[in-house]
Amino acid sequence: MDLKANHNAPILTDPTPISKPRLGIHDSLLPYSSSGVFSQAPFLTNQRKKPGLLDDVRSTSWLDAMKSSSPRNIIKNNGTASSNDIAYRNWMLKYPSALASIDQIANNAKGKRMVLFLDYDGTLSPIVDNPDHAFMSNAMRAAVRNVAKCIPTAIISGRSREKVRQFVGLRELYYAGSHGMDIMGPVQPPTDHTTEVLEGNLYQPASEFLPMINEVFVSLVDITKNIEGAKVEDNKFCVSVHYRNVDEKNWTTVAQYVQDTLKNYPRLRLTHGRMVLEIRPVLKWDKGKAVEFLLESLGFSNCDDVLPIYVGDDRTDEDAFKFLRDVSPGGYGILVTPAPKESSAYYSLRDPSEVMEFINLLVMHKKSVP
Ligand SMILES: O=P(O)(O)OC[C@H]1O[C@H](O[C@H]2O[C@H](CO)[C@@H](O)[C@H](O)[C@H]2O)[C@H](O)[C@@H](O)[C@@H]1O
Repeated sequence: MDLKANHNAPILTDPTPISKPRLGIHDSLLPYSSSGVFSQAPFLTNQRKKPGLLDDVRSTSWLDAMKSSSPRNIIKNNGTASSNDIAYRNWMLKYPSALASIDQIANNAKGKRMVLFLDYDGTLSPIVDNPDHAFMSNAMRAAVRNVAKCIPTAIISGRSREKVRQFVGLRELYYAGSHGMDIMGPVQPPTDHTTEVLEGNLYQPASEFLPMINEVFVSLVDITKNIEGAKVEDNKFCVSVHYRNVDEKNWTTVAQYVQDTLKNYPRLRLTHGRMVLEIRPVLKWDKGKAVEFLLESLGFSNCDDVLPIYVGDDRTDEDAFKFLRDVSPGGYGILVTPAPKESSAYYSLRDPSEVMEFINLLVMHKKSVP
């Protein structure tokens, strides 16, 4: 079975729904009443993979996916358009720049409440070799702080919620870590009646997988310890195995170790990120579901007068783009990429500096049309 195909494979479900409590939402963000009950709950799967269903890691699909997972830097030719530039411009006919389309977006937002969803790595922070050094700039932090004052804003990341929250450093946002499997509302500031600072409510649909994920993390750290450059990251409900700094001739070994480990855990699956293999629960939950959950928590589900915008750069963000395109049409997915690639997004931005520009334009628009 092709592992990429496995990502979208239909799965058997357990009929017991997990209840979906609403998050603690700030009153100013709740213009609509809502029952607070979710119609579609995530279902844990009972399906067990048969041995041998994973691809042979030496097959081209693994290595191709590993090689194509992160675009190399595009080299510009002293002001003359390179073939890359021409290809990018042609590609932008299908995925127009969100900056150039800001008037169209603003027009569409008239009479609607915008909600902003932001991925972290590659969207708010540049991609760097060391995942622990993926800091966002102070200018970006200020832009996100400003936009969150006028538009409900959520960060949706593959990282653990705690880690991405530390990187972003803003309490007033919604955070969904572990690819949306760990969601928290904003911290409630003290009121006239209390000096207590209240942590936002939590929603963790994959909590039963925690011991299993911890076990996998420990064993992957151990078996990859002698591969120079390999790094295993604990993302709470997911594990990332980074190979960005591993010599390409050793990528097959990294993949083999991950595959060998996964054979013992049929309730876990693998997805490809940017130079990273990501292990996560076989659960009908992804960044698209997290967007749906947050919109519902905000009282915005099935509302015509809501305009969700999701900005992200990675394959896992495609689930959110698809949700906005197919399930909740009317929203905009914006793909951040310096190179042409197929996507379910509507618009594009080249890099985090364009993301910051776009966020600042949204703030200007909100201030001019409150
Ligand atoms: O959903 P995201 O916020 O985009 O998180 C996805 C993964 O991002 C991080 O890895 C990526 O960024 C690193 C720092 O720039 C880079 O070194 C790595 O090669 C990229 O894959 C994070 O470390 C992963 O755990 C996330 O799953």
